Amino acid sequence: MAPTIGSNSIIWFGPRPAVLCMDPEIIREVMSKSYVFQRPPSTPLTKLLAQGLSTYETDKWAKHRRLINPAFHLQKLKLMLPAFYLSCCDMLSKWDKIVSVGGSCEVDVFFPTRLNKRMTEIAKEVQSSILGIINKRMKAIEAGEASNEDLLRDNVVLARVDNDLIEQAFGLAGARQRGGSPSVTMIFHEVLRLYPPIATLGRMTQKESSIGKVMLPAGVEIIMPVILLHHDRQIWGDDAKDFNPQRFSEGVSKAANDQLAYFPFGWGPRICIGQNFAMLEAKMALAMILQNYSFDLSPSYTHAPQTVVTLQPQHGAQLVLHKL
Ligand code: HEM
Repeated sequence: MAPTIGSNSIIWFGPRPAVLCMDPEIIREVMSKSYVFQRPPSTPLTKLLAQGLSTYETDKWAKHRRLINPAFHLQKLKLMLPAFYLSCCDMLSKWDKIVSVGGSCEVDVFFPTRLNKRMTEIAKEVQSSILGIINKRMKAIEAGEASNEDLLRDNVVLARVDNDLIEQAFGLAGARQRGGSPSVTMIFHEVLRLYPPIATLGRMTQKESSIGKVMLPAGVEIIMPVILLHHDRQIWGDDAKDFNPQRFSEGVSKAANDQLAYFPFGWGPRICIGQNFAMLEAKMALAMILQNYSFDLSPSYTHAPQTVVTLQPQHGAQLVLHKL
């Protein structure tokens, strides 16, 4: 009989021996022991897509993570709001050129049309300027040159954008619930539950190591299918497959009968460093779009999620925009 890991897992032998792990508790164990269970070696494709922190291991990873962490603190990220704002303005002005007030038009917010290509370029420009700022500050910190003046300047800018720009300036309920309708945060949580962009996480044993009650030899891949756990009826209840943001009304920890079963950003020491960044950017973009447009799903949209590195709509995501 094949050894099982947790309640319902299997072992098979593909290109390398692998274990499918479905038990949230064991997933937590694997994800928290980041020196024992490391990322599987890069393939030419993953090398192309990811470099830096996400590809480092052990002490080199720890050093870089420690250095980069402060730049991703929520307060620091609010400094990026003006940059997000400008990139959203650029996108909206492009939309405004193809639709006038009271009119409507169809856009594909996913497929690489010319407009979307330009949006990707803008996102890259913003990202590289942000990275430039972070690198400069990291070098200054490493060289012991980050002056009080720098910190003071950060604080002055912070004071200006601190008053939760998203909620107040853009009138969106970012974190609170109003009158029983779901907050934007709850909606994003539910989207990331049903469609986690990284649908499967993987780790690999470096030497003989135990997980749960099973001993694994070196070189075994541990596959953790985030998406299957996110859709599990035993964890989320009978409406597991439905889109129901209300399940997050009392926060992430109360949404499921197992707190560890929701992990769109991973878990443990290697949890996504950009999760606040991603949520803030998405809220900002949505807030700005809703100020100018209402939108419906286009009749031409066909629901066909597929994984091409990340989970994405196979035939694009067409929306009909109505200019307010
Ligand atoms: C919705 C958007 C995002 C999702 C769903 C996501 C998801 C994830 C997940 C699941 C991991 C853990 C991978 C693993 O444990 O093997 C991860 C790691 C990481 N993410 Fe994200 N991510 C998002 C956005 C971002 C953004 C915006 C940034 C940067 C600005 C970012 C930077 C990173 C980095 C550097 C790591 C590696 C961290 C480490 O190894 O210490 N992510 N992300």
